[in-house]
Amino acid sequence: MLNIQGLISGYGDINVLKGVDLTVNEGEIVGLLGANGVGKTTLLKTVSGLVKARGGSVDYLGTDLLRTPPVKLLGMGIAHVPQGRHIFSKMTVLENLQVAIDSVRKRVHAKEKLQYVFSLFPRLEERLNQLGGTLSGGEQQMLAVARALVTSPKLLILDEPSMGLAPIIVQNMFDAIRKIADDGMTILLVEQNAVAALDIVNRLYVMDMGSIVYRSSQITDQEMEKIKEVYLGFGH
Ligand SMILES: Nc1ncnc2c1ncn2[C@@H]1O[C@H](COP(=O)(O)OP(=O)(O)OP(=O)(O)O)[C@@H](O)[C@H]1O
Repeated sequence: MLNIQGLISGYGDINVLKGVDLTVNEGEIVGLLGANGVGKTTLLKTVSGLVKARGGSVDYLGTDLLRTPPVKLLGMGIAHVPQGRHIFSKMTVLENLQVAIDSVRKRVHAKEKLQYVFSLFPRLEERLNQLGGTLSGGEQQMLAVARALVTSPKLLILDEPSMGLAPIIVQNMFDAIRKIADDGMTILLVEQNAVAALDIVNRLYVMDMGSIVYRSSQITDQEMEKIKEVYLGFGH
């Protein structure tokens, strides 16, 4: 579904990504792990066109994403939930979801979509008329993911959904992500929380200093040990 080859990008004189290869096949949850500042968010932003690529290619279902304006991605079925939530704080939960539904003109299925996200995140349904800005951090993260889901994406890109959340909320969030994947969604998940991510991903990449330093085919127990070794090597 997503095929990234030799991707190079950066800021100013510095190349942060130094030739990244990564693929996501339909129906998979692919994890991308790595310590702070290694380039995970830059990779997602380059894929979404928010940071300009300096080399390489990004193919999404036969379309060259590096030549696609970022505003077109949602219509093509790519929903990117950035780090830090970015919900509308002065709008209610329901309004936040409605704006997202309107943005892809799929109102006919609006009711079903809302029911689906409320089945994943019942706390949102209990807080329909609450302003986004007054939700707890965990609830805001749920709303950010829900907003992406109501656009009916084919590919969901999640940038550190566990950031700043208490362990129990992280567990809820990751249970929901697994459920979303079981319902047929393809997911690229960027995380620093290796333990939580390892529980739900089908395949995994580890990044260090702008390069992929480890890629797994399947997450077996043996593989898990290797990943921890590589990952722990980065000071985690
Ligand atoms: N807008 C920017 N201008 C200049 N440098 C930037 C910019 N955004 C990120 N960087 C630098 O690029 C490098 C990679 O940052 P990036 O946010 O991609 O890392 P990350 O792996 O997502 O880290 P984290 O897990 O902490 O979010 C860092 O050295 C960072 O300081």
